[in-house]
Amino acid sequence: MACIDLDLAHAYRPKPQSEADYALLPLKMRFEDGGAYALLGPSGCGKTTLLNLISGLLQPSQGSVSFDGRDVTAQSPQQRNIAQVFQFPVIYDTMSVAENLAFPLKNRGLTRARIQARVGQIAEMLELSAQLDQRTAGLTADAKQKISLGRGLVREDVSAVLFDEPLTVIDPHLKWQLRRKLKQIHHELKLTLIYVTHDQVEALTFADQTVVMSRGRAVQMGTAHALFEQPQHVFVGHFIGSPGMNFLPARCPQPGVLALADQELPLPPHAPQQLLQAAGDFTLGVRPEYVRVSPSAQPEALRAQVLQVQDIGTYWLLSARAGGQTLKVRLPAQSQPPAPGSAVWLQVLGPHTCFYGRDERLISTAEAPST
Ligand SMILES: Nc1ncnc2c1ncn2[C@@H]1O[C@H](COP(=O)(O)OP(=O)(O)OP(=O)(O)O)[C@@H](O)[C@H]1O
Repeated sequence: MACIDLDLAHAYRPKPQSEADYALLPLKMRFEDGGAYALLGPSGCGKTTLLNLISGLLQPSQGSVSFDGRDVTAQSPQQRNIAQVFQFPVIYDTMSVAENLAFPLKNRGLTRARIQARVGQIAEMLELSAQLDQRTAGLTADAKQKISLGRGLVREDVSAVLFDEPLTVIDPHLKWQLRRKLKQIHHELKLTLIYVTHDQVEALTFADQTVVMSRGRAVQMGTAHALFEQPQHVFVGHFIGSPGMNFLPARCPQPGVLALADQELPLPPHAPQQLLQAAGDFTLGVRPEYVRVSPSAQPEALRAQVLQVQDIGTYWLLSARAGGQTLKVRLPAQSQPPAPGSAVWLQVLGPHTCFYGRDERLISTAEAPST
């Protein structure tokens, strides 16, 4: 296993001039030895480019890749000792399941006994033991992709195992099982795993640390909890969660007063310093889970009108309009939601509320280091 350090940028076109010319903007990032990571973001944000730079399938147009402090930028995936699992199965149809799993080990010259033991272990983990002697040709796409996963995980001496959307071809109900399985396998094998996906549930259930990417930029690396509770960038607030965070343009017209959605509220005591100093416009972010709804007037709440109430099964999703802004609110399934058209008061200020200036999170006075 290796600790992987990136200090690079990548443009597919020569002589990049503007940010738009880069597939990956300059980034510094460390993947710790034995960690489980996900690269998460929408299509075209640069996930595969980043994965290919780590593996050595691609050379960065600037900067370097280091494994355990050693510069490997010029090395191939073989030299870097990387295992990769792709979207679609990469297996030998003429071989049995066991032969496919054993293949990467035979290439490394391991003894027969050692190969048998490891193949048995991986097959058991992936619930392939009963099919070990079967030829792979007639197997389902699900089973073939499980073998691909097994081939990626079978070697103990790899620097890292990289997965590029490996569950795309997997049936939805099996996907859920395999995600949990991969997490368990990571726990048992302690390999460094890096997993590309555009699915937040997949990323957050698999990884200890998720890197959220947007337009060639790695905007935040963090645990599921950190990405949910303290999105460092508005994109993270918007992309993580279902639905994503509510954002409201806001400003402080005078000290201690917060103006948003055409209304004025008292500024909370732990608001960021920039707000206390009433410095410019900013954005308030609050997750639909943390907005409190009241049917009667509340002094520190926004007056709003209910637009729509949807029954999502496990919760009610309420849309409400306040001063030209639409907010989403999640209410417990067992609660009685207000009727569309009725007036409500929305409590948007609380310990989970975030503030943003130029899309970046402003640190609250409670978090700021004391000087
Ligand atoms: N070989 C290439 N040549 C030129 N541009 C490329 C090449 N590969 C990717 N790009 C561009 O680089 C940007 C990032 O692409 P990349 O495939 O890394 O994104 P992604 O997040 O993995 O997307 P997806 O989820 O759709 O695979 C995109 O704008 C893409 O068009």
